[in-house]
Amino acid sequence: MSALNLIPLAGADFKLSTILAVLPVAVVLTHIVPYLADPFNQRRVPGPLLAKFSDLWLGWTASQGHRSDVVHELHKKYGTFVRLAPNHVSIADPEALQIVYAHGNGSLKSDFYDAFVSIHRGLFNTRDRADHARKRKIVSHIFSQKNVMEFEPVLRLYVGQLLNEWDRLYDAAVKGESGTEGEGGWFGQGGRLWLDCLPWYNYLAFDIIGDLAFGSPFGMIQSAKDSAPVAVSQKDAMKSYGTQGEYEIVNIPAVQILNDRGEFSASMGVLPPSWRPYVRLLPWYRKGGQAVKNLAGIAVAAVAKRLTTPTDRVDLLSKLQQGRDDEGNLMGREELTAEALTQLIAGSDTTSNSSCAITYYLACYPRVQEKLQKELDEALGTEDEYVSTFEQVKRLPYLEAVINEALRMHSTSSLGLPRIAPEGGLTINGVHFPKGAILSVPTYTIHRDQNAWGGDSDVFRPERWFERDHTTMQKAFNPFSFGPRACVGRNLAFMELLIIISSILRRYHFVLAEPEKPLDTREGFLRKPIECRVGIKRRQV
Ligand code: HEM
Repeated sequence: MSALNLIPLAGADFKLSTILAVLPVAVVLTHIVPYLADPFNQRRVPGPLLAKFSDLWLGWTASQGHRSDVVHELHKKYGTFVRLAPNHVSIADPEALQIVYAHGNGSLKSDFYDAFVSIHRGLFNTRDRADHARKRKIVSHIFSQKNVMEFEPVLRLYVGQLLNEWDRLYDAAVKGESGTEGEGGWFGQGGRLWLDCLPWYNYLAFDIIGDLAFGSPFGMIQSAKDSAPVAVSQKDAMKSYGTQGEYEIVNIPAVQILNDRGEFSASMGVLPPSWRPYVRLLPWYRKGGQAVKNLAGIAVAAVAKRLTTPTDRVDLLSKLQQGRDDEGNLMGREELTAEALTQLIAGSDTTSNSSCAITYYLACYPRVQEKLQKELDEALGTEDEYVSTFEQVKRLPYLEAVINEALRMHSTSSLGLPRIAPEGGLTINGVHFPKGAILSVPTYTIHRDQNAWGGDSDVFRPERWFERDHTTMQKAFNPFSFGPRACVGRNLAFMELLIIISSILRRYHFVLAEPEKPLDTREGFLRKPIECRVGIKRRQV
């Protein structure tokens, strides 16, 4: 072998030996020293061994799609406090909700939320207190109960479209026809229409929020297809005030992209910021990164379209366009696009996953379903109009208990939302966590707390909402979170659920295709059902 050949080899040996020598030092400095120094007073908190030294444990767990279930099991094993990462403690105590998320406690969202940013920070991923307060002031006004009432006709329009589609499929199914996967893989048997209701709820939620946030629906219900227009070049679309022809549009599967994005961001966000640029290069994460970009492209295209064709429609986008901060300033183009995107993301599959879970529990518990249908029949009488109005259903106690109970059992926001302890730290259950400690309260586990919900907290039983102490339950009921970062769209979300569930349950009777099967889920940022196959029969009202 020539001397020339030997040089690179020697170089390679040198690099390898240097790496082997440096690696243990790096591991000690980055993992062992912080553990021993224990700046956040977490060393005594029990948890998986790897989680005490490295963020890898939580990164891996989050990427597997069952984080809340895993954390729940850890709380059963270790008790109230569980260490999920070197600086992250999960606290399974309803009282902790009021401390970690409360108004005025000074805690902020952690750098977990940086992994959700695209285009520009939106209300959801803005971490700075002053920036958030400014945005929240503009946006919360839009979601006041009075304003939300203006959106009711839009909700009812698309619920009506969904019922028309299911009626059409039902009539075809009883004649022995069948359909495609996009239509929920439907077929007829035993006088019922059998289908996966999840894609239909997704189409419904996307059409509603597409119409409200962007001024036109995606047309998913009527095409029975997961498809939304996206700007190929966001730069061109952002610049454009002309017609759509000035930038290229393609259609992408928005529901799928939103799932990919949620899983990507939720597992990227638990890794240290310095690792993220490298982890992004791994194939699975690369796909997620593309999903973040594509999703932003939907908002870019939709806002560009709206700005080129001004309208006097009243919708979320027109309200955002008119919203002014304390100095009287309107939002700029990028901020407006980011807020419209935030509403698309926050207001779409949250509602569809919740509607799907409620349907699952009603199909699973025929007694509850029949009791609800009796309440609806009595309240709505023999009205011809088969899409309920908000006025008709806003005070039906059993309907509300059913929705609350299903949101308790299947809170689409299940994982503990991470917050940074403020100046002076926080003390929970006698344990002090100093400034900078990352704390979260796992909604999935809190929603199964036996002190709050009773010994049968694992069972779906709406009657508990009439039997137990309301204050205790409300303190432990966290589907929309608490405090300054609680869901700003809650009024709209609840109105949607009331109208969707009352209209659908009044018109159809549901059974599960596989009665013993639990609702299969996969969790990214949200805990989402994977499918929900039901048999539907039209009721005679
Ligand atoms: C059943 C439906 C819904 C559920 C369960 C839900 C739940 C939540 C939760 C738990 C949060 C807190 C997230 C965090 O702190 O990381 C949140 C925030 C938010 N939600 Fe909802 N949501 C729903 C529907 C909606 C709708 C329909 C909209 C608007 C169209 C919306 C807009 C938002 C926004 C903008 C935030 C961020 C608020 C902030 O940080 O100030 N949500 N939601």
